[in-house]
Amino acid sequence: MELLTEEILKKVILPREKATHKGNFGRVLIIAGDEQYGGASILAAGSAVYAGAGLVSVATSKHNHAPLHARYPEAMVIDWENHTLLEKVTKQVDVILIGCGLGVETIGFSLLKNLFATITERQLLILDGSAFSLLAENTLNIPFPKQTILTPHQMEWQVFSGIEIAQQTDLNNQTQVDKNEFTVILKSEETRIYFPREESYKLTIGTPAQAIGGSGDTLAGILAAFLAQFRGKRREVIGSAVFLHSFIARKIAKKERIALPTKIIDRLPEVMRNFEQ
Ligand SMILES: NC(=O)C1=CN([C@@H]2O[C@H](COP(=O)(O)OP(=O)(O)OC[C@H]3O[C@@H](n4cnc5c(N)ncnc54)[C@H](OP(=O)(O)O)[C@@H]3O)[C@@H](O)[C@H]2O)[C@@H](O)CC1
Ligand SMILES: Nc1ncnc2c1ncn2[C@@H]1O[C@H](COP(=O)(O)OP(=O)(O)O)[C@@H](O)[C@H]1O
Ligand SMILES: [Mg+2]
Repeated sequence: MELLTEEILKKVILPREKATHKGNFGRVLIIAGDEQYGGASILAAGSAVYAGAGLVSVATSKHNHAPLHARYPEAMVIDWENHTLLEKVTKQVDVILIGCGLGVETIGFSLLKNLFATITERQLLILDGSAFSLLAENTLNIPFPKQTILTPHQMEWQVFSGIEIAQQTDLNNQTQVDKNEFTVILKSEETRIYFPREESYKLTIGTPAQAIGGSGDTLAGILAAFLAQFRGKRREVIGSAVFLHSFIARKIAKKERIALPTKIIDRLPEVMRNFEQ
């Protein structure tokens, strides 16, 4: 198991080249946020925008459109009941994140199911939050898209994989990952990242200042933006997104008791600029 350090940020975060436009930094679609958990979609969207994705679209409940636009006007918004528009945008994007505050109602499962049925091999899928309960409680009958990345906390991983928290050893987790060919970012006070048949990562710089609702939604948005824009090795791009999230939280925690997700988002552009080599 490899320890994540600052070196990973220097490796992955490259300066932006001059002859570029927004299309060169990737298109992200976030399917998230029901009426109760709109904040999760707003945090994921803000993180993806501030972590540098070229274009970010959010398919969410109508309740969240105005607040999302008011907070992050850089993000585009789609009514998640508008199937025609959602299908059109889904086809255009590079990375799709689904699940942050998606909820466990019928609409969440139908969005997940439609996505599994339409996603293509050139696109990357990230599953978070409610996606795990939805997949545990319903039968999908569609195989997981290749190279899917899962970002569960320990309870979500238990519900989804059947491995009880006390049994979530490196061996058990790695076995599950190798069998299913997905990557798992298993979030906890010491997050671990398991890749199919590749060395795992361990993150030890996290702080209890991150123990607040919305921390994981923020990580998911950063991850989506990193996968959309950075062309380095996939394993390192994933590791760097996870490291950056806690690196900024740690900086904030030096002076403040809580590393507010919205503050982590605000710091992203400056901290990323400092690591460009
Ligand atoms: N502002 C918003 O809109 C927000 C929206 N959100 C969205 O809400 C949805 C529900 O997500 P959720 O994670 O908040 O709740 P849930 O599924 O009930 O899981 C908690 C259970 O797991 C247990 N647990 C064990 N180990 C754990 C660990 N390491 N880390 C965390 N929990 C751990 C824990 O144990 P206990 O507290 O009892 O000790 C409890 O039993 C999801 O879609 C999410 O995106 C949130 O992001 C918040 C902000
Ligand atoms: N005590 C802690 N020490 C270090 N990191 C923590 C701690 N508590 C939470 N975190 C981090 O905060 C994030 C919480 O994610 P998650 O539970 O999905 O939050 P939410 O769904 O509310 O956005 C994860 O990245 C986790 O590793
Ligand atoms: Mg979460």
